[in-house]
Amino acid sequence: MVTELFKDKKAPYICTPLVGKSREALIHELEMILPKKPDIIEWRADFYEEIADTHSVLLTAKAIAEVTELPFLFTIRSEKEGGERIPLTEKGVVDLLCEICRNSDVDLIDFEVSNEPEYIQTLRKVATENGKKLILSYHNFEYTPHHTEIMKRLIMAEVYGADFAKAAVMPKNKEDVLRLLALTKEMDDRMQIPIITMSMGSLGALSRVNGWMYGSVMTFGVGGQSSAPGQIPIEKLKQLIDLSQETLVDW
Ligand SMILES: O=C1C[C@@](O)(C(=O)O)C[C@@H](O)[C@@H]1O
Repeated sequence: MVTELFKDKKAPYICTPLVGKSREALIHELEMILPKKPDIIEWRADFYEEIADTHSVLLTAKAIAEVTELPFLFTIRSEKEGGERIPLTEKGVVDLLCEICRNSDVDLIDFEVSNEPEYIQTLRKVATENGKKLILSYHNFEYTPHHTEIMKRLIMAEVYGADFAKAAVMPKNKEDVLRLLALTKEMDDRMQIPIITMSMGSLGALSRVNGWMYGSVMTFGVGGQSSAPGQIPIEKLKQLIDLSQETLVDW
């Protein structure tokens, strides 16, 4: 399933966020980023100034899909998990995500696993009916919770039928980063779906480079502007990953 979306590319897939506020800014950002060769584009639509105008959002999604055939991830990150403040209720977000599933060329959508179970079930159904993949995610911009807490979120994502389970947490020290990596390996061994994990901030940047060694299939790199602390520019991220994959053959 992962390879079907990413053709025969090897994990980790480098995802780069688009955070422009307008259609023009987003297209400009995208054109600047494409030569850097990311594997997937994430539109962080919570930055979009016309987020409350469904027609405008659909037109912009169309404009993005016309510029690139790369896998296209659509995310409205909730404010409570580190996103921008937007004039939509949780129900409004779900309605918009349903519209995106039905009427756009987006390939994947992201929704927080802490949202209402009923909304998650709706999105799972609508995404499936329209051939879209669902990422169920968990973010903690304050600290790295106890591993049982992070595991619980990843398992919940799988139970809800996600195609990918994702967790992004903030470390306070190096031990937190190492804990996240060990947990990634453990969960990758236990779970049936691919997982995506990252430790944020400057300390956590290590996990963006070597998370793949522990089973994380995606890493977020900066193309234009970062969407979370600790993201590394795509070019450097690619070099570091390529070099380690070439040399550390048993990982
Ligand atoms: O969830 C994630 C991961 C992320 O928070 C990061 O830490 O790279 C960046 C977000 O844009 C994305 O939606």
